Amino acid sequence: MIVGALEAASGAALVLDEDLRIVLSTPAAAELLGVDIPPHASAPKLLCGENEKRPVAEALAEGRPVQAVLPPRGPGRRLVRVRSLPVTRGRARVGTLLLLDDAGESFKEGEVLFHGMWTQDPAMKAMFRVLERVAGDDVTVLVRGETGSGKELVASAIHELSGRRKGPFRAINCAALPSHLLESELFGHARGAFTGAVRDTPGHVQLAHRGTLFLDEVAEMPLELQAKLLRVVETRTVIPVGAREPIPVDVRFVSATHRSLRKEVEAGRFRADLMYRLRVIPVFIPSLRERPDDIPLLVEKFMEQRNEASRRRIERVAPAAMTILRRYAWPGNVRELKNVLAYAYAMGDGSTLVAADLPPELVDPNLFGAEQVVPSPTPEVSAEHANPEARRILEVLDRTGGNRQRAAQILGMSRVTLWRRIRELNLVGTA
Ligand SMILES: Nc1ncnc2c1ncn2[C@@H]1O[C@H](COP(=O)(O)OP(=O)(O)OP(=O)(O)O)[C@@H](O)[C@H]1O
Repeated sequence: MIVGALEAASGAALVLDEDLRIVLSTPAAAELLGVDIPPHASAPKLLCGENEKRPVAEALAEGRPVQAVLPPRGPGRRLVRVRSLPVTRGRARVGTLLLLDDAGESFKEGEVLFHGMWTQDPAMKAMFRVLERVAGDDVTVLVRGETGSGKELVASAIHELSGRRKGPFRAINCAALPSHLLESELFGHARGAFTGAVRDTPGHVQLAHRGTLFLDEVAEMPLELQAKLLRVVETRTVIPVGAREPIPVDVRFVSATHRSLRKEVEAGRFRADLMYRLRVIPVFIPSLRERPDDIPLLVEKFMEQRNEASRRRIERVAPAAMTILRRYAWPGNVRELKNVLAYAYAMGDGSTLVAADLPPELVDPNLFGAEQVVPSPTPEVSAEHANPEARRILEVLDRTGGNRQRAAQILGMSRVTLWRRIRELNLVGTA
């Protein structure tokens, strides 16, 4: 009777005891999970298998919502959303009610969704395992990856998997601001520290107290600020600009860079002592061109998302268009792929994505980035710039009539990154 009532009220549901063992299950739950539910089975194990047991078990125990990938059912796998509610008697918690529903995502063999990151690439999956291992300890992690490859997603996954998940997650791009602004953004400032400093203002370090601070593009931080950051990491205190008293902070640092920090140290642009503090655990995200099998997977997933919200519905990708997508070099990585699809949705019609729907720089064999193409001897740029990225930036800027906002979009970079690359590649004045 209770099961019938539960099913009528909530559909697919499981009731767990204090040890997260299943004491009641509705037929709809067995149907959704596609498995028999043995009495007293461990819920985390049934839902997620051995590998993902730890984070899911923790989430269930704390009554947080979780998403779990379920064991195979038929040819594919489904993502089931699991919502957990505590069952209490008086003040004591005596169990957990799990409400299950179909999240509408389907998995093929080998595909994984990890904190917003889809992949079927073995190196990416190995990286996820590293994140699971290190997230719980407070060690500093340095993420290395090209622009748009998912560095911020990795940092936020570390935060979510850690004991700090209830605290703040803050991100700051160290390349985005001039030195004095970055200093005050990071460390805060006291009233009267400079003109316009009308009140004490905490910086990101303080605002991330009991949480995680993500320092994106950390290699771009000026040397004098590196010294100050080192002090914060070593002493766990921060002194805002213009202040005297150190303020204790409890922050976990996750940093990211697209460069080799070691090389930056060798070149004298980065402090060795800070590098050793920040890269206790180095994590590498492979670029999209190093994992070409992720291209069709991501195209499919982004199409599923866009189909929900767009005027156009794309059901399939024409083989010629997929060949172009697979061969392209993706300097802006996953972000660029997302932008290319946004372009295709906006510019084309019909249920098949065809080559003509793709931005010209992907399709035109004279443009850069497409791997199959030996850069053509067109403009002077090719002679002048041996670097393919430089040529590509110039070409895209040329096409956008010098509009850096639009060029950055096409390249899948933020405007700040584009600025920085223009500077680094000595294109100032040319671009
Ligand atoms: N594996 C993935 N699956 C789905 N979406 C992804 C994946 N990797 C990245 N993305 C998406 O791509 C975009 C760029 O990701 P993110 O901002 O994490 O990259 P980044 O490396 O931090 O970029 P930047 O170098 O500009 O700081 C985001 O919209 C993110 O959601």
